[in-house]
Amino acid sequence: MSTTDRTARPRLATLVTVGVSAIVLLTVLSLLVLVDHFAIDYAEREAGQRLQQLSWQMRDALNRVIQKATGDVALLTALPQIRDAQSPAETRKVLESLQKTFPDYAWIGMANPDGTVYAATQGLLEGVDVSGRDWFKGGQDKLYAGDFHPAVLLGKKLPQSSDPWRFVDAAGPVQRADGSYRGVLCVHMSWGWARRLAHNILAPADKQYSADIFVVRGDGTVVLGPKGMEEQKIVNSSLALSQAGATGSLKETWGDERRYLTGYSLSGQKGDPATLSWSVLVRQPEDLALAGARALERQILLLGAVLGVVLALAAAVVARRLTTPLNALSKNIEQRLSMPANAADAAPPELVPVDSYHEVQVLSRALAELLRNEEVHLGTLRALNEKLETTVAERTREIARKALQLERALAQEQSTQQLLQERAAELRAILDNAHDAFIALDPGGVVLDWNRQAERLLGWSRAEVIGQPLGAMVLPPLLRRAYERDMRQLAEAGAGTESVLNRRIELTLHNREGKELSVEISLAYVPRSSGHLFIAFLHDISERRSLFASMEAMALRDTLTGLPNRRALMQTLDEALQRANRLRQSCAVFFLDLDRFKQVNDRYGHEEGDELLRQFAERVRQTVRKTDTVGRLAGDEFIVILEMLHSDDDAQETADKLRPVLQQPFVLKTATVMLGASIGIAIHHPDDPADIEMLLGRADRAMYVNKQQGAQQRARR
Ligand SMILES: Nc1nc2c(ncn2[C@@H]2O[C@H](COP(=O)(O)OP(=O)(O)OP(=O)(O)O)[C@@H](O)[C@H]2O)c(=O)[nH]1
Repeated sequence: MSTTDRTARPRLATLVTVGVSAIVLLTVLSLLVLVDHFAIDYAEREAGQRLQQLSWQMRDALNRVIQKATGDVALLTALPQIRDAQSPAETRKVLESLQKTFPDYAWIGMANPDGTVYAATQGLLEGVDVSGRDWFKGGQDKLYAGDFHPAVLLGKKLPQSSDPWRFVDAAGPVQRADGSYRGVLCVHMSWGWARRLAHNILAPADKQYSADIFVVRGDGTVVLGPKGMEEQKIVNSSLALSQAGATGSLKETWGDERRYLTGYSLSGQKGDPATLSWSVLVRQPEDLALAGARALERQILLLGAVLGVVLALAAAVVARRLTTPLNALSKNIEQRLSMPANAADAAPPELVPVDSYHEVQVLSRALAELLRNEEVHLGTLRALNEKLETTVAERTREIARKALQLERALAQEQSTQQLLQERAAELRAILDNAHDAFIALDPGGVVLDWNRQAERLLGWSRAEVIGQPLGAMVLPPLLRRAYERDMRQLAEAGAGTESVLNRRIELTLHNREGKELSVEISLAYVPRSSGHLFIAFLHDISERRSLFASMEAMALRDTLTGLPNRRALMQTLDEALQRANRLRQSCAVFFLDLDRFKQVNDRYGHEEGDELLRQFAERVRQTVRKTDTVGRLAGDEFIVILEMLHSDDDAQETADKLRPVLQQPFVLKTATVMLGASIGIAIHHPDDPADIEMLLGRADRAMYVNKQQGAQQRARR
């Protein structure tokens, strides 16, 4: 943290002073709010009640005066001097005596039923017609109170005064002793009494309250009020409320645009003509009514300001006392911090303890201890840092060396990778151009690779077979189970099994069209980290097989006659002997040798001899049963094998059937020749030893004997 930063922050002394001042300010403001809310509200209510009470006092006083006037009228009309008056003088006397009791009775008079004044105080208006006056009309039937009005007739007759004459009337009917109507008696009260009432009511508190009393007639005309407002009309809320019969107080603005608190009430009894309904309003300016509360508010504000200043000063002094030792402590620490870094080796000066109040002493000691510990830790940290830097330098060198190795290894890896890719491409080319079909399988027998030769051989394209199981596609159904079993065993045993791996196996497969193909398979196992492989090379051996079969057939055939040759005859004879023993039925062997065949060769040539041998073979084959075997043993020697003999005679019968057939002439190209053939018969019985040489030897010997006998017979002929 820079020095600028530190000085930019407010000081503790400032914070404490401002804090205390703010608390005092808040307290004063709160008090002002409370005063405004409660004290002024209270003062308002108090003033309202006071004004309301003044209004009531005035109302009651007015009621009492009107009541007294109507009471006096009732009293007069009951007097015999009035009821049965004999002369105006007598009546006048009674009236004047009443006038003396209440000076505000300005005029008292009695009118005849026709409205002419019969008698009156001081004889005023006697004989004058008052039948049109309200009091005369209202007072004919019952007691009547006449509202405030100016003097009409009496104004000029009464003595002049500073104020013009204003009256309130009280009137009532006068009845004779016999109950007949005599006239109306009326009292005119001058308005001065009302002014005195108001003055008396307000006088005790006038200085204190500066209140005004208003008596307002029903039409809104002020009949009693401050100078200048009398006989003026007013309109305000308190008037309306009082006219509605309500009583109370309120705050309102009057015609002079000032705010007043006003107490209001209504005099008289509604519907009673002997009373007068006047609104009695007592008003006081709001500022005067609330003057006390406002003064309290000002005092609190002043007191708060003084208290704030005093407390702020006190707080400043206390804060200064608190911060001085802290500043000293800070200065010590800053001095230590400002020591240059290279001076770390030299022992730094101890922190000077600050001798002040308890907390600062504790803080000072704690900081000194902290600094000592920091020195120790700094020393340890420096040592650790040096060690760490050494270690980091070593590690950096090590990392650089490893990075170099890694770079070389990566380069090597890249070149190996490239080599591998080239090798893979080469391999692909080799496989695609190989003469043999190449198939790679996973251990489950699913095709992983398939070269062009495999496409040509089996008919499926590479894309069609990748991912397909090979066995289901190319193996005949009978072989599939064996194939799947073998694949499982191979997958389990891997390279360890030698059953079919690395050997050539011949198999018959189906191509895509279902045609059988003979193939030679060489299967190899390739162990890999990512799933082992079986690779198979398939070579089409169909042609070789058919060639071999035809060669084998040729090896067993006599090329001249097409009959089985000696080798084939040996195999057939061996099988026949086995069958005879097994089926318990005899078989026979004929040994046939042409007689004098050599002479044909010698006379007609070797080719004619060959033709004769072919015709002879065909003639023998046609003569014996199809199930019998005819073969050429060598030269002009033929063998016939007869199986399933019922008896030895069956063989003799066949020989007898052959002899004449063979003696028939043979038509050759250049000549027709007649030859015979000597037949030697040897019979093999089921219990005889299965010795073909011995059996052939016996047949040969028998043939020889027969040939000799035939030669002798020909010589004798
Ligand atoms: N044309 C021809 N002659 C053959 C063939 N094989 C053997 N020969 C001849 O057949 C003759 C057989 O000899 P021999 O059995 O002594 O002659 P042979 O005249 O029948 O005598 P005998 O049996 O005693 O009557 C020989 O002259 C052979 O050269 C052959 O394939 N074709």
